[in-house]
Amino acid sequence: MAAAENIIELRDLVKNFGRQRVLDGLNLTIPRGRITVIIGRSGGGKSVLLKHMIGLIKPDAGQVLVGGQDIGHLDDRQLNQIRRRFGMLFQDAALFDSMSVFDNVAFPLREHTSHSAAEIARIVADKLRMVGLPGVEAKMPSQLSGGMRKRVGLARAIALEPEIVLYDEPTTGLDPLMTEAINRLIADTQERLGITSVVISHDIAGALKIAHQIAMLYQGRIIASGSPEQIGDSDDPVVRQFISGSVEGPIEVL
Ligand SMILES: Nc1ncnc2c1ncn2[C@@H]1O[C@H](COP(=O)(O)OP(=O)(O)OP(=O)(O)O)[C@@H](O)[C@H]1O
Repeated sequence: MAAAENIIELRDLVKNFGRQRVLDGLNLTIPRGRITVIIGRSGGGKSVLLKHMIGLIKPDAGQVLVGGQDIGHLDDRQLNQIRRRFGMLFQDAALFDSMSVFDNVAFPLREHTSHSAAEIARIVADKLRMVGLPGVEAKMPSQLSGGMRKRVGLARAIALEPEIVLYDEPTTGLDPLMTEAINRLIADTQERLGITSVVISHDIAGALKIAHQIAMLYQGRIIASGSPEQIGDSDDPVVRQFISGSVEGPIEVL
């Protein structure tokens, strides 16, 4: 892989909630136009890490650089400008249940652009086609399966054609076929739109398939990052135990 510019840099991040230290001097760089998958234990701070990238959570110490700009000191208006560069697929897809699929996907377009109604309808149809759900505009979220909801969430996340999409556990709770379909969709989206993708995942096999970079979060730090081959061949006992799913090793399971 040719060296890519880093679009996001996390430097020495520290985050505490009360007396609990969740991030403990974490460093990570996200290369532009690539897929980075972050793995790590449940409750280990992966979502907290992702939320720092768009300024939803502010660090107690350290810096978050997006395109070289430290977002820690921005006011709300400036943060909104930065957030426009991002799409986010939250853990539970976070659709607005009272709105149709059309209105859900149209939401960011209405909020952030002055496109005409016809143009919005065209973009919504296009994005739903991209995620393999053409023609579902009129349905309500409650009428959709979990996998379909995730795909609608993805259509909404890419509606503004953002530079960066953050995916918080896009495949958790899905069957193996839907998991494969979503993984392929993430890879296709990255290839077709040249999007930088950051994915939190518990699906190690999928991560090894789609990632350009895998980073492992453990005890508040990134303890290993590299290509899937490098992570697969790692001789770090913590990484080995985690990717092999073994209860024996340095990570205390219960
Ligand atoms: N806003 C908050 N206030 C207090 N504690 C929080 C807050 N957000 C997260 N935490 C705590 O930080 C820790 C890390 O949570 P986080 O959701 O980032 O874990 P995760 O690695 O994404 O887990 P999972 O894989 O289970 O989704 C947890 O102990 C959680 O309770």
